Amino acid sequence: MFRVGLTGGIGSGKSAAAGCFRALGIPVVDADWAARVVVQPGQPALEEIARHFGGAILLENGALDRAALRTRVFDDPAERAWLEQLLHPLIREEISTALNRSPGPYAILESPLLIESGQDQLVDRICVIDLPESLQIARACARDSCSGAHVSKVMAAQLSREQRLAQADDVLDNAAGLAALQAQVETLHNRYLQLAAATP
Ligand SMILES: CC(C)(COP(=O)(O)OP(=O)(O)OC[C@H]1O[C@@H](n2cnc3c(N)ncnc32)[C@H](O)[C@@H]1O)[C@@H](O)C(=O)NCCC(=O)NCCS
Ligand SMILES: Nc1ncnc2c1ncn2[C@@H]1O[C@H](COP(=O)(O)OP(=O)(O)OP(=O)(O)O)[C@@H](O)[C@H]1O
Repeated sequence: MFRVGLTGGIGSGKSAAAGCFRALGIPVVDADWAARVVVQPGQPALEEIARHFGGAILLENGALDRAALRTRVFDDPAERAWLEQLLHPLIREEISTALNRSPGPYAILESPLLIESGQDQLVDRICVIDLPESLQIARACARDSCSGAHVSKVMAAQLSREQRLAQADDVLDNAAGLAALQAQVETLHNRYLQLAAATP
């Protein structure tokens, strides 16, 4: 089945673009969703995280304290590398299962780390959602009411705009409004329908 990886940095508009594809009837698998599934209470990965970071990384109800872990990993690249070596293979497995269950005509994999984590091997084509970094920071801060300094730390752990664009087969320009984004998605959707039909 034909698959498109939709990627972009934090706050770039992946969810917004994915929503446009969903509205056109296209199934979307979300890597951030998969990253939550693999650390649900009862999952072995959550126990390993608690062993590594200490019990204080869990909330009273036993769920992961995501805000606490966010601070630990984005302040310390070695801790982030540890977390990624644990979670990325599990996330990839979860994504792969979900993609295999997705009905056609084609499927979208929405992932902030599509290229960084090798998930691009699961797709036929890479669509990058692009905007100037200053706008990316402003939108991420407005959405999450967090500091620009925090968003910049997350961005430092992701590919640069130039590195990501260098891998793109298609680019969605998200500097303008949502109507402009939707129009670009519709154009790409028609192209993907053609490509999917031509893929055995
Ligand atoms: C550190 C965690 C617990 C913070 O959780 P929180 O709810 O605050 O953020 P959430 O998971 O919604 O991620 C928000 C955004 O942060 C960025 N981000 C998340 N993890 C990473 C990472 N390892 N490297 C770079 N950017 C990341 C992405 O742009 C993502 O969309 C969480 O991000 C996590 O478990 N990260 C490791 C797993 C991972 O790499 N996930 C990315 C999808 S493959
Ligand atoms: N074209 C646009 N015009 C104005 N606001 C936008 C546009 N696209 C997205 N936004 C807003 O910018 C913010 C970030 O967009 P979105 O949540 O889709 O990004 P994302 O790439 O999924 O982020 P993350 O990686 O953090 O999950 C949201 O509040 C969204 O509503």
